[in-house]
Amino acid sequence: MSEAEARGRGEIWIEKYRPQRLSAVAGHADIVGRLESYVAQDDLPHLLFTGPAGVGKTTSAMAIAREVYGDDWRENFLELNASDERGIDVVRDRIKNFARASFGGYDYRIIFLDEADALTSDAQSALRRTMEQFANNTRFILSCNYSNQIIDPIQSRCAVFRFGPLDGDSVAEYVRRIAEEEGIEITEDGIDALVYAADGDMRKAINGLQAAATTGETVDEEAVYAITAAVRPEQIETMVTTALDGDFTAARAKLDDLLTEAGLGGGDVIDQLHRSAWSFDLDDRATVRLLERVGETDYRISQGANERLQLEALLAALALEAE
Ligand SMILES: Nc1ncnc2c1ncn2[C@@H]1O[C@H](COP(=O)(O)OP(=O)(O)OP(=O)(O)O)[C@@H](O)[C@H]1O
Repeated sequence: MSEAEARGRGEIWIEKYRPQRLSAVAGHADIVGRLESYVAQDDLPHLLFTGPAGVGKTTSAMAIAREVYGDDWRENFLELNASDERGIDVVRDRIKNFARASFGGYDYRIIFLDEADALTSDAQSALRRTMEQFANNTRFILSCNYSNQIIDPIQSRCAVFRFGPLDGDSVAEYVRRIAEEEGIEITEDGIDALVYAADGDMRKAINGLQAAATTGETVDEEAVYAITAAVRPEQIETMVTTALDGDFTAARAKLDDLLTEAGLGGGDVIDQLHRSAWSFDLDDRATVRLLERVGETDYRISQGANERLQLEALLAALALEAE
């Protein structure tokens, strides 16, 4: 189920279960502790949050605003997306208007700028000047996937927090709690499958749970894999070991199942190969050879090469080495 469909049904769980306070954010104990102490000391610097999607960057920024402003948080928190197609000028104008005054007599307002790494370095320089211009009455929280895409003068003005992918236990615990609150039966292998498919992304895990729960039946491994772009790691492993045994035709048929029946994209297959290679029952040398091929294939696909053809070439290379 897409987010739009979920909204159509009334509620979308990633919003319903978005933590409202910093203490409720799963994982990231060190980060949460430091952010809490900024709030407690009423001494918030500009912040730069980096890390992959769905791990709590926006959530933490909103939670800070809730803790600083209480009920007035919406009026004092501006959320902008830097990749907004209307460009940096619009972003700057909105920042200027917003920074002029606070609602409720607070010393500063918070501006949250998502996808800050989408700004060109010229736009980032302009942003830096804006940050300086309004330094007295605003705090910026910038969010991005990669901090190396952010110019040094901005990085040096911010306290930088690296949000890593969430650990499996944090995801499992959170998902289990939601299932309980929603009165959903979920099996342990269902939770494991959600954790695996989410790969550290809590948004993916929660969306997966909501989608799998729509059938009204117990959420188990099968239900999860049916709705996420992932298959059991064993299915990928069998394809690889079949190729390594020299049986290219059978390996190709298994690839076909993944792409056609399971509906995986070429990128999903590569992603799972990469994540699971070390858990396959292969000797180290075979794993290393596999990873080398996976790297090559990933690069070619990223350059626009035909996905199926490249994956078949990967299996062919493994099969040829079997001799
Ligand atoms: N650490 C977390 N603890 C609890 N829930 C989380 C956590 N991280 C993400 N979520 C859930 O996933 C949803 C999306 O998270 P969030 O908006 O914070 O992602 P993000 O890290 O800002 O990623 P993006 O850059 O893609 O927006 C939240 O609404 C919440 O339901």
